[in-house]
Amino acid sequence: MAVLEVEKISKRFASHEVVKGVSFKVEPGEIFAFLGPNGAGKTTTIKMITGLIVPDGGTVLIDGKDTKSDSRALEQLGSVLEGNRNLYWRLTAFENLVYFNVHKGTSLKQARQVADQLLERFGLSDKRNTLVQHLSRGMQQKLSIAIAVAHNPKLLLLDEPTLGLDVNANIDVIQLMQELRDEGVAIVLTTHQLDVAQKLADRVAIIDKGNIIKESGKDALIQEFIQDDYIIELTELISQEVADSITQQFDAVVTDRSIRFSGGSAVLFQLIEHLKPLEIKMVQRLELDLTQIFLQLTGHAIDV
Ligand SMILES: Nc1ncnc2c1ncn2[C@@H]1O[C@H](COP(=O)(O)OP(=O)(O)OP(=O)(O)O)[C@@H](O)[C@H]1O
Repeated sequence: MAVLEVEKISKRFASHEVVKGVSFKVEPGEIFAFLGPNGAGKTTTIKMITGLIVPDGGTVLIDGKDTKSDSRALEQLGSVLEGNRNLYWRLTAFENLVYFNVHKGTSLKQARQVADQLLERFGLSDKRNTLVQHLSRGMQQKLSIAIAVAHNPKLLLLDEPTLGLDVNANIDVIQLMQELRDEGVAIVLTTHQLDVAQKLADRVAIIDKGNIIKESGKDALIQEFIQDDYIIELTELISQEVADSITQQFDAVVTDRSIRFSGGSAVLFQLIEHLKPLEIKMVQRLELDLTQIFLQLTGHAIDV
């Protein structure tokens, strides 16, 4: 059964309908990347899942329970929505973990045990008694995720989890997300960093102007956008004479040792024949990455 089922949710602010009947499902052990340009409706959708914004229409089921009518639905939810801003800056890392977990209904004794286990797991044991205001941004982000998973939720919502992190913290957070996914947690991730989505996501939804314009498995999406462009690389420099003969006969660009062309495998075999007896080092079919696919689907880059 899906951990999260969002069915036709919508939201209007004054006369502006910012989410227009959005539906998607997220299964256990799946990272679902929710992508879209600024103002597309991502945060509004995520906040409707958490109950922070009440939808005008539609339903949200978490672990089969309707968030509108069953207060237990939110028990299976952990979320980090405002980056490190949801922490108490004048409490220590340990105190934050204990406070939020007790707030979720865990006994004090158990919350203290879990806090130490999570500090260990998230590489923060040596910061146990440090005030949050003195932690680096990456440590604060890891602590926020630790707090979100302290009560073992089945669903984790992460809004821009790697934004503004340095390289090492970025790697740590990505690894933590992969571990949680492998343990069966369903993760919904919003990010403007499409390389992070490309690395992590199992499924991808692209929202634009309040509508989901594409939803697909990540690998299937990349496969769908596979092109008829190839590169042939030779072991030696291509002479001017050979380059001229290629560009006259084929729709190709020749540079040093490589030839880039479109036209699919029919042209590929003609070109290989044409190149005889030159030695071929490599033939590669070009794939679009998520950034290029996003651009094709929405007509603009993610940050504009
Ligand atoms: N409380 C509000 N009142 C009025 N309009 C709002 C409110 N919250 C969001 N909006 C508008 O709704 C639209 C969608 O905003 P939302 O924050 O959901 O987009 P987003 O996809 O998360 O964008 P970003 O990537 O910039 O965070 C925007 O036009 C925004 O100005």
